[in-house]
Amino acid sequence: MTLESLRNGIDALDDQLLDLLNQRMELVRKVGEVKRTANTVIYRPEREKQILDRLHNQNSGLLNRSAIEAIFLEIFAVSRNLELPERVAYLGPEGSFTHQAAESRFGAMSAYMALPTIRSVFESVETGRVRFGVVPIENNQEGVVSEAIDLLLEKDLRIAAEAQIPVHFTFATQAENLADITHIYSKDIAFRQCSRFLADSFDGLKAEFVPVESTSKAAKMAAQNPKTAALCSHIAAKLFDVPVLFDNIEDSDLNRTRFLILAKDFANQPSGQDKTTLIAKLPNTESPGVLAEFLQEFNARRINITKIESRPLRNGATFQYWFLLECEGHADEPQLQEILNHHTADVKLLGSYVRVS
Ligand SMILES: C=C(O[C@@H]1C=C(C(=O)O)C=C[C@H]1O)C(=O)O
Repeated sequence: MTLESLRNGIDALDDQLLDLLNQRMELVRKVGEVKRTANTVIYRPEREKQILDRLHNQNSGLLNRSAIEAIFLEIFAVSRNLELPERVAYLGPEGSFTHQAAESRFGAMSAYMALPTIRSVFESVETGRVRFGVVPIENNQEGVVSEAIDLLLEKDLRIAAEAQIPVHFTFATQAENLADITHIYSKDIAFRQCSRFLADSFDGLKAEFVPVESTSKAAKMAAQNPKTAALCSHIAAKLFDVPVLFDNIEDSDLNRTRFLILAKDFANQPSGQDKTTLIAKLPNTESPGVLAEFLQEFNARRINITKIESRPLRNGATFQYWFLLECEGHADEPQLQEILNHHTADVKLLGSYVRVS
């Protein structure tokens, strides 16, 4: 087959895809009307998961699971915007990994707002300026983001979903030759995490490594001078129009960051693969066995606890703690309901949402 006939085949399929997508959007618009009449929420992560699982199970073509996910998450995001335009705040700057996490959930069509601090993201959701807020909560190499954890106690928000993204770095530059590069910009931690690539690629070359506040700033600087480069996120390179020379240049591909999608009022239906986040302010934590007995309630029901973090209560000059606890399962399931019913005074439910594996 000639290139031309192959491309004609692609054009014909694209026409069909466009037609099918528009037909899908007609149905989505009707779903939006039903939801408005019933006054229910637009974003239904458990329904999206059901669709992805079904498509994955019946798929026998060239697309793998993550390709199917990437395409359909974008379709879902466009659909939700058709039902009701979504405003999403995230911890900036533009091009940050949190921006990337937000886009992975809400797609390219949502209205995004980059905010300077984690607190300002919480506050913009709290005051209704945006419907959703995206903040980092932990990194699997560096540990928790304690500011975000403490704000979960301070503010009255709910967790609508989680996202996990691998922290991949991109080498972006306008230079055609590595030997022409005089400066490489990035955050100091990124230089450490890409040390092998830098040693292999720049051994004997003159490039100077310059730490800056954020990887987005690095991309912005590399956009201004063709003799410089940035180690940044892929989204930052795209945003500032700096050509990507190499992707995934980090030493280890195990580095992942987890993000929470926050909303003011939100409750997901059970999806069969959920996680629940709770705040426990147990009384008398100074007495022996208080935490152990609480945890035993989970163990007795064979509920898997996936995370427990103790944080200071900041109650005068004492050393007292509250706990952020995460477990598998949905709060509507009878076993977890029993625990919540025992603890109406000291445990607060932040949300049950689809568990990212
Ligand atoms: C269309 C719906 O609304 C949203 C969009 C979805 C979709 O595009 O399939 C699925 C779930 C919701 O997040 C729905 O709830 O079915």
